[in-house]
Amino acid sequence: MRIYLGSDHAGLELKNHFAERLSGLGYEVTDVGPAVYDAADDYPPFCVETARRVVADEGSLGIVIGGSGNGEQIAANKVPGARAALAWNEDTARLARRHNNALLAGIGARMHTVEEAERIVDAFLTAEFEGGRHQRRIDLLAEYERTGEPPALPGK
Ligand SMILES: O=C(CO)[C@H](O)[C@H](O)COP(=O)(O)O
Repeated sequence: MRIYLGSDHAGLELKNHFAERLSGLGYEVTDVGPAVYDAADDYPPFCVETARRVVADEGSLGIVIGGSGNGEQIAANKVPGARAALAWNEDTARLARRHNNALLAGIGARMHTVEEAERIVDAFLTAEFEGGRHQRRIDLLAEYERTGEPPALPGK
């Protein structure tokens, strides 16, 4: 499986850790950057580019890493077609794939030990989308993104 990784300065070290670890596990890893630490490296360029690569490469997944993972996930979600979820424990990581068919996980490097982050990322990468009613919900959002027409409220 192809994995794209991106971060800001706060996520750089953990991103580099995952580049090595996931390659070692047999994933085909593309590191979108940054390459070296610079406190001026903000998350939008790296996370948007990571999400663009994932959307353009069907079947791939992405991990965007910052201090909290919040801004990184928000940035990734600005890319049309991207679905990024903040994965803050193993359950939310797994559900991001099973229920949301998330293409990217946002991870907070300042929120976890390296071992915790590994378990979260492993849960994300190994879970599978369940389809069914979850696909219907994803389709509603995709249609909103495509047309600008908000999904109709159920007439109750
Ligand atoms: O998590 C983040 C965005 O959601 C950033 O990594 C965080 O805001 C960076 O903070 P600082 O500039 O103080 O290192």
